Amino acid sequence: MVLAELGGSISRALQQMSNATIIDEKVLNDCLNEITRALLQADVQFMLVRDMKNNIKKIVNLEELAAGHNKRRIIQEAIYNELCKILDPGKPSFALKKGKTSIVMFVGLQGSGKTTTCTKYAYHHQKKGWKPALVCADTFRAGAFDQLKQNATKAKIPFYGSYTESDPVRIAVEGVERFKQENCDLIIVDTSGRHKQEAALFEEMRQVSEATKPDLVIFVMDSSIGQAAFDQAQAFKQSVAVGAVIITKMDGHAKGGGALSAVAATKSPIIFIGTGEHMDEFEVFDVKPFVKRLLGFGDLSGFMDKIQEVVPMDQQPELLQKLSEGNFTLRIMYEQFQNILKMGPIGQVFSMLPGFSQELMPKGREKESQAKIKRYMTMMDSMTNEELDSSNPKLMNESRVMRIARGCGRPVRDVMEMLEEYKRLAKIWSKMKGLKIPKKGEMSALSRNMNAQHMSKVLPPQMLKQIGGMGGLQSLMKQMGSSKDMMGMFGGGDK
Ligand SMILES: Nc1nc2c(ncn2[C@@H]2O[C@H](COP(=O)(O)OP(=O)(O)OP(=O)(O)O)[C@@H](O)[C@H]2O)c(=O)[nH]1
Repeated sequence: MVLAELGGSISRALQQMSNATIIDEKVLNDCLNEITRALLQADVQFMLVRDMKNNIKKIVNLEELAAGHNKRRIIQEAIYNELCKILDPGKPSFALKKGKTSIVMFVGLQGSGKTTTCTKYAYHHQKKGWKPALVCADTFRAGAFDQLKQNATKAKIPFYGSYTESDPVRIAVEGVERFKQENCDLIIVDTSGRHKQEAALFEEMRQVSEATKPDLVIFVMDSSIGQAAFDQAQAFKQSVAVGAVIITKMDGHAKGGGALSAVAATKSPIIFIGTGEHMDEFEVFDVKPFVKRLLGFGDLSGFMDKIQEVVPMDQQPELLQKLSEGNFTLRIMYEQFQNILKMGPIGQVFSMLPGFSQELMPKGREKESQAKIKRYMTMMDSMTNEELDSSNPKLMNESRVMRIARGCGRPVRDVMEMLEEYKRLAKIWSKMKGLKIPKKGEMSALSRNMNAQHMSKVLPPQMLKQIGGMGGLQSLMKQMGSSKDMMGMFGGGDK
């Protein structure tokens, strides 16, 4: 995953600081140097990194901090806040209204994933009850219209384009007019990809914008763009009124810091990230949960939201009820595997919980992991109802394991491996035990209902240690006033 290395380096730097007996100037400087080095290596723009470091040093004045202050927490908080600041331009993007026609124009470099992202964006809104439509104003790349047409057809989204007309402005205007008449409330205009140096193409982009008067211009940027990102983003911003950014290919292995710097250049928020080639590999982007995940703090609110996305509506209350009772059976695992295979990205779901994604689904090996899941499901098909509905690991004795292996035609060792995986998952999901079940549509409120006991279960153990175990956690919650603030810092709460 993009930025995985950066996240790892920052978490390590924080960990090293936490291991120090006394937090003095040297420990703080070492930690900050480590973090700035990691950010620069990840291609984050130099000036942003420098400012961030200076700001943290201004906030964390060790001499002025009286004894008794939790210096570690103050430093961590400052780092967290500064990272959020880099990614948060301070104003939200234009809010589109369902039912009222909005025109959204997509711009970006050639090959950034613009056309794919247009469809993902349309599909995302369609699932939420919008009536989107796609207009292909990319007359520059042969095949662009075919690509859009194919994607749109697959997603059952109306589209407009032309094989013969070479004027993108004309196509854009005609397409927008047609879909206005058809009462579409989200008209998406895809434009040709271009480079900063291509003045004529920039001019064309400006003309399309003038003619269609978009409510929102979205700049699509490939996460692997590196140091050139800042300048490129600025060039786009100077030509059209970029109002939001989408970063694509976050599933790759790029360093990613360049793309993040682009946010500062456009002064516009990232609204989505692309996490794969498929239509549903697309996530709403929220700064705070993102930075928390980057710092290894986990993101429970995101996890709950993912459950909402991945698990069909009618199964959600039942699943949460079972999880809250600590009943993670093989049948639940089977059903979740089924949902995940239908929806795709299991890694996304589990990366929301601290420390799990690596074990379950190593990055870059999603295909293998999917095959493994299918294999596990075949084995589970040979299980009895009693076995599937039990959460007692002792039930699975040798003769049952042998019978299952025979039934599915796989070696005993494979069945054992599957049961080990189940035990590991059961342990993870058991962290949900005792959580209050939210009412329908109040999933994110779950995190608000947490007390210190619950929170101690979802925090990564090393973090719990850092803040002084249960006692430290309780006093920290008291200090911060409410559990909501705490969750804001560590992973839950409102976004
Ligand atoms: N892995 C991955 N691939 C992506 C993602 N988004 C787009 N792609 C792929 O990136 C390639 C380029 O995407 P396009 O949508 O054709 O790019 P474009 O920006 O429209 O290209 P131009 O029309 O030439 O400007 C395609 O192979 C897409 O499948 C993503 O989030 N992850």
